[in-house]
Amino acid sequence: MKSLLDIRRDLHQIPEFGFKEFKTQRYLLHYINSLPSEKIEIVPWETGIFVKVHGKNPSKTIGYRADIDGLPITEQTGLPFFSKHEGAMHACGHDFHMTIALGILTDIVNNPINDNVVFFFQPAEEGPGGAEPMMQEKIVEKWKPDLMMGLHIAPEYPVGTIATKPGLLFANTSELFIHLTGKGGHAAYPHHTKDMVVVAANLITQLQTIISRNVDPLDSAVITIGKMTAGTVQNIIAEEARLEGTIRTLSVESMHKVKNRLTTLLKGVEISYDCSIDVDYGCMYYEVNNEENATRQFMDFVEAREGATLIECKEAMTGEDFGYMLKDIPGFMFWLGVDSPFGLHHAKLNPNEEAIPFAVSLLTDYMRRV
Ligand SMILES: CC(=O)N[C@@H](CCC[C@H](N)C(=O)O)C(=O)O
Repeated sequence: MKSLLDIRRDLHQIPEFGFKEFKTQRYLLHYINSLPSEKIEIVPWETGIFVKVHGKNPSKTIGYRADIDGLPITEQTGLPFFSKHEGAMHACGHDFHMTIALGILTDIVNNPINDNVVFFFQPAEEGPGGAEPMMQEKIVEKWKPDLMMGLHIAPEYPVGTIATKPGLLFANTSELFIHLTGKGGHAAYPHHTKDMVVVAANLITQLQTIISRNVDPLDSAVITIGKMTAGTVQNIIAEEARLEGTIRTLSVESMHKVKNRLTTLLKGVEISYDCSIDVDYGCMYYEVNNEENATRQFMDFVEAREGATLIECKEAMTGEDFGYMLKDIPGFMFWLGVDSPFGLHHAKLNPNEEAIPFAVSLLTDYMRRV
């Protein structure tokens, strides 16, 4: 049987995008099918998998979620087990998330615990979102967990650290795609054109005024434009431009306010620059809201554990479709320290693998105790 280290390195080499995690699903199924089968039920779903491990004497069912997709980033870690899929990388730690889930699964199959555990190997966390449709599957009603748990790696904390808080942990998110169209033309005749490069540049600056002048400074929101494309060559004034980004807010109400203001700004830009603008909000994630009692119970467990450091952290503007699971089932998410100088979504992210056995042992002990 493969070690967890080998598994992590295998998975690291085959990152795949949302709902295209075919090799990843095959790898996970192959491993899970190699475990003693009498205690396990396996139900593949799209490119993900539900796995139920029956407990010895169950009084409840614990749900454990691991996301499985990678990101469109060209890896620059220089690691010997770097991504073999060009332009794709596990730069958000989902290779760790899957490996830890397999570690817990193996442990509780070999040393059964009292309660049932249902694993959600979930596709497409980075987009378009696998958690919400996964929760709508009939099997979730049949195997419905009483408690839901999930983790995310945190490069900024040392190995051995768990950081979380009751209540809001992660933001509401919405993708943002803006397409601008207006008359282009010869670079030497700007007065005959509308120039979508100039309009897009102006719009980006206006978008930031929503954050600085429309959102209450004691609330908080983020608008990030991560990608901008426009034009064809250097001496043609662009007829089209496209902005791709994301909006983050601490409440659903703030998300509505930001979008309302955005709509007004876009109308203004259309009129003042004589162009047309289409906006598409892509996928939206509901906030991650940790249930008070379950989170406090977990935090007390971590605090009392030798070798573990608990941090009660602030909420973050990251998004997670795990929020949809916590909307239906009480539970919590937490950060797991992996100590990397490069952060999430960075081409040089290199999490410390010592966090894997630490997490597996902590979580199987917790599942035995909770
Ligand atoms: C933990 C994490 O990094 N999650 C992603 C979720 C992305 C949601 C969606 N594609 C968006 O950009 O709004 C994040 O970027 O926070």
